[in-house]
Amino acid sequence: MTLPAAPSDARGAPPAPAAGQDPPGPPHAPAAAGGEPAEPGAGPAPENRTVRAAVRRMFQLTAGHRRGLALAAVLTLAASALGLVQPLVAKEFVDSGGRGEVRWLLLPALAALFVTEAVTGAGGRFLLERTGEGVVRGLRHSLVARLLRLRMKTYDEHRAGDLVSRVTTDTCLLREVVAQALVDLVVGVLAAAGAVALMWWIDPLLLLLVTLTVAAAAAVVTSLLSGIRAAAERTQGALGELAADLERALRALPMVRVHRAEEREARRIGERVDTAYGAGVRTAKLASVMSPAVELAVQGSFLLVLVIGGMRVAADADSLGDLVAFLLYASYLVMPLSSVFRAAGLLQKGMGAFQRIDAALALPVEDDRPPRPRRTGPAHGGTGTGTEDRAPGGTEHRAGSAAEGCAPGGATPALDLRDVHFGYHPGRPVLRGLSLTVPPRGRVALVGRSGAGKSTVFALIARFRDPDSGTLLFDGRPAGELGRRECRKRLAVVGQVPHLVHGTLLENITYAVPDAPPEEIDRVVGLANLREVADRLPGGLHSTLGDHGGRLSAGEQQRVAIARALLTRPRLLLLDEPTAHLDPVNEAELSAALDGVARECALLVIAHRLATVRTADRVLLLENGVIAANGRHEDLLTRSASYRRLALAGRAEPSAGPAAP
Ligand SMILES: Nc1ncnc2c1ncn2[C@@H]1O[C@H](COP(=O)(O)OP(=O)(O)OP(=O)(O)O)[C@@H](O)[C@H]1O
Repeated sequence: MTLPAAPSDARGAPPAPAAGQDPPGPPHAPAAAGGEPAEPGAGPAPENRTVRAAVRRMFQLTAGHRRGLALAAVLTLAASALGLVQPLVAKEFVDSGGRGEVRWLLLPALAALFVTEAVTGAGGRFLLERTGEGVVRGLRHSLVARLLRLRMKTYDEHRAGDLVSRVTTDTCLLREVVAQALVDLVVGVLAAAGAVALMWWIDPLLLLLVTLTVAAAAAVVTSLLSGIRAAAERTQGALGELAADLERALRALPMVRVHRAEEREARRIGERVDTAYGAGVRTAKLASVMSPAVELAVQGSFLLVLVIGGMRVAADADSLGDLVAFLLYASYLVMPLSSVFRAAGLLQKGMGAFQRIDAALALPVEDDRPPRPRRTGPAHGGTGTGTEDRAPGGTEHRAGSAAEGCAPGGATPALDLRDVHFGYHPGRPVLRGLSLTVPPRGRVALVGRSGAGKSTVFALIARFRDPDSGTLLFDGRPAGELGRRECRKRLAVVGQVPHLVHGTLLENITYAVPDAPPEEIDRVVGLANLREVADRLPGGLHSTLGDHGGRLSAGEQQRVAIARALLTRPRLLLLDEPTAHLDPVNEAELSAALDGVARECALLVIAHRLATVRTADRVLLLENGVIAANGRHEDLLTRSASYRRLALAGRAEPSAGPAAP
């Protein structure tokens, strides 16, 4: 197993909101907004899939932008009103001509109305579009903040590429929807309502005819909406899988190449492309049925108005001006109505994307709330000095005071694990009552067979995972009392994977302490033997390393990770076989440097190599989920049959063969 990102990596990140609280941004999924995260894998509650529900959801998203939205609505309303007055002016102009007294002044008035309508409409549209951008910006902030703070086990359950696509692809679609659909809906509904009112005023009979044809189109559109939404959900899902599969292949590219699996990977990714294509085509099919339905309704209503209206003008029931005005209103109805129908389709598409965003926002984050002060009294022993660490499994353990946590030498141990039980899956324990102590100075080596649970112990110490029961004490203080960030502040981890990030060598070294003084940087560069590496690179410390530090050798990457960890001057340094990728010269030099470090802080080292266990002050043998033996290397060789077997199997004895990977 490899450890996830070292906690020292996380320290350079911008301050995250307190656990259990939502990051800044608009309100979103109820599960997220409620503060208490939903259970892993939980998505949003099943919801109403109607257009009304979609509009309500989109409207909830606009919280914080409502003032701009109101102003936009006023401007849009004004623009619609100005548009609706124009046919009345045109009618008056035509009727005045019919009466033989042409009112020419109405023409410049008409032009002025048109220009004002255009300017007001543009202002309203801009404000609405800005609201769309603002909503999506808030969602992206929320998503990024949440995705960086999920519980570690949640990352095991989701694919990184898919999560990334929710921040990129899904929000892109949502931006289009919020900006476009919201604009179209507001403008369309207001303009259509105004046109309908005036058409009612001019001729209710003609309006009834128009309403019947539009209603027929609306029925067709409504029947297509759920299909559009389902297809859009499939498209977004396939795009997420596509991103995840591509990431999988690119990350393991040397392995893919060497196994000549490019075609197989391309086929696999191609299947996602095809699924997205199929779903996209289905959406297009449904949308293409929608457009003619709307056009037919519009053209049909025009024809009906022309025929019936013409007959009514001939019968003197309406004036020619009435018919012109009605036809203009009918044409004004066309655009807003098709906008409304298009917006309804877009909204359904957007809801597909929003479902995925919503589900990501509901993923559970790491809980780092400081524990509520507990009343202590006779029922709790009556001393009032103890603190309790409630394990997630629900078992309470009395955590010792600093005095109770004393190392044999009398000093408070840097780390104390007591009766820790843990399993990744229920009923499959990895640790079964493990207890160990790491004194504040010196080296402790943790050894055990592959799969014994050494990295799991590190994951618990780094607070990536919570024990099912048992207690962790840092400097004598229970982990539950300190909170995750406080625990992590005390330690640094160098895992099997060095976790270099895209950026310069200097940025990687100073990741945890970006404002480290030059002499401190110089100290760790020297300790980790990186001077020669920096001198060789064209830009020295300012040279850019590729993704995952790809421009450095594995040993160099490991030394960068060690320098980064040392820069934090941790109280507890966790190292997973720090010399695994080093040549003998570098190994000896680093080992000497670590001797110096061990005089200042506690070192807990997962050891596979003889050199590492030999230099340890104490070796702990992890077996069957507990520390089965504990002592110096030489003692254990004579005292513990299991340790001897392990050493002879080549994991800790030079004569037994090559070092373990
Ligand atoms: N994320 C995980 N989900 C489920 N099981 C896991 C996970 N990580 C590790 N395990 C299991 O937990 C057990 C202990 O794994 P761990 O990586 O801690 O062993 P290890 O002693 O560090 O092994 P190695 O020396 O090979 O690195 C193994 O059986 C492993 O399969």
